[in-house]
Amino acid sequence: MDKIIVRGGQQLNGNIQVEGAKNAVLPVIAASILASEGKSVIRDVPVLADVYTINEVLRNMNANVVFENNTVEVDASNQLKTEAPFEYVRKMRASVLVLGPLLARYGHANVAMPGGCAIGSRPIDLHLKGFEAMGAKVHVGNGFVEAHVNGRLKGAKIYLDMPSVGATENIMMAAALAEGKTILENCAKEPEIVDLANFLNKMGAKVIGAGTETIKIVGVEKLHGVEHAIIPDRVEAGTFMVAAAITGGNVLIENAVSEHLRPVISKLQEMGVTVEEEGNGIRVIGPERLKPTDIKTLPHPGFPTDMQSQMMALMLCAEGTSMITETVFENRFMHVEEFRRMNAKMKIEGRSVIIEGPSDLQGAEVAATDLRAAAALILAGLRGNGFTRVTELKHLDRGYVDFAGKLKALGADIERVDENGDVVSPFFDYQKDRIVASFKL
Ligand SMILES: CC(=O)N[C@H]1[C@@H](OP(=O)(O)OP(=O)(O)OC[C@H]2O[C@@H](n3ccc(=O)[nH]c3=O)[C@H](O)[C@@H]2O)O[C@H](CO)[C@@H](O)[C@@H]1O
Ligand SMILES: C=C(OP(=O)(O)O)C(=O)O
Repeated sequence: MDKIIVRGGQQLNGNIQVEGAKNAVLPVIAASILASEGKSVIRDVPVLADVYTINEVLRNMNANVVFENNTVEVDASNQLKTEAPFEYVRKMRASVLVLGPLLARYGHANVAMPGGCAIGSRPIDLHLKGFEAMGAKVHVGNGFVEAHVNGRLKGAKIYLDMPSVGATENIMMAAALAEGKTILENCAKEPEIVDLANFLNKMGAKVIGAGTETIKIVGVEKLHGVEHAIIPDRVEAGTFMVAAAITGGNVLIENAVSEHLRPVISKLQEMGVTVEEEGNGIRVIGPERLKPTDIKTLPHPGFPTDMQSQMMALMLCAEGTSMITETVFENRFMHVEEFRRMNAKMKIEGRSVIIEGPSDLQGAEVAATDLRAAAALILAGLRGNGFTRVTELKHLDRGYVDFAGKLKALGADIERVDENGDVVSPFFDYQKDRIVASFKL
């Protein structure tokens, strides 16, 4: 298994380009199967294990999918199978996003239940309640959720108990082909929801209000393939902002959209980091001394849970006591134990972590517990004394394109090595084998 070896102490300087957003491209690729005619051409697609997985889900349904040069082309105009087996859903929960499109187009879907994961139990009850409100019969059994409807789904008024990103997306896609109008209230407002709505509208859908808490969708009879470019990844951008800050560096993060990053920018500024808009990017300059702060994760436009562990790494270096409260996922503190191996001083109290900074971070062997934890441990390693070795990179490869390579280009002392100790690059392995290193299907 690959590991990333990082030696702390180097300042990061230079420019990096943000990739297309993982959390935008996955629902967009899922939505492409709504098109019964024409091909969708999706641009600015990041080369990630998750993209590979969603492509395999679609291929397994008999859709024609080609992924080359950061572009995914999907032709779903033939008759598709209406199933997504456990082997894909197990690797990536976002595979459940084919439920809504399949149900809307074929009146049937049979998708493996995602189950819990390292960050929480992550049920899909809100997705299913939405489909039921639109007239579907839903049966959960033998590890699968099977949904069917006679004729078309019917537009409905649906109130989400909480603003779930996945439920908003799944219901929005289903409603696009339903009969009549759907009003979705208390929905998620993330930029990725807006990107999906834009894609659907280009396909011929009628979606109004994405990005606000009420979305109205007037169902149409059919949708067609279109061209679309994915929005920049705000979490990748935020992660590199922390990388610049934690090393006292000076990095221009090109393509980053400051409007999508308001809560992250505001917390970095509170900690004494200089953040300036420059051209079509954001320049981040780390201070000599970081100040402590408090963060509470919330649905957008609150502070994103996907930046929680990276900010925790930064708070470890601040001079004073910081606190993080995680309100979105009930178990997203698995990385705390790993930080402790690096001599971090912190304690968990219920849904909060109290961080006593500055910790005298020491290099250590640590294991990534989830995708963002992987990045956070590497960030801490950039600051730690000596060598940090991060294992379980299958998590990292789900959401970061060549993370070690990009940090190295900014001046980090970092390598990714395989089990023989040979230096590897996940990008080139992908080109050669159609896999991302350490992620073999
Ligand atoms: C592929 C993708 O876009 N993933 C993102 C998406 O995940 P995902 O769409 O899974 O996250 P949700 O917004 O649905 O989950 C938020 C909260 O709602 C709960 N919930 C959700 C659905 C449901 O039916 N019932 C229920 O109780 C979840 O357990 C969680 O506590 O949004 C999360 C919250 O911003 C991000 O961390 C993930 O990176
Ligand atoms: C939790 C995340 O993703 P997913 O919902 O795909 O697990 C993430 O991107 O941090």
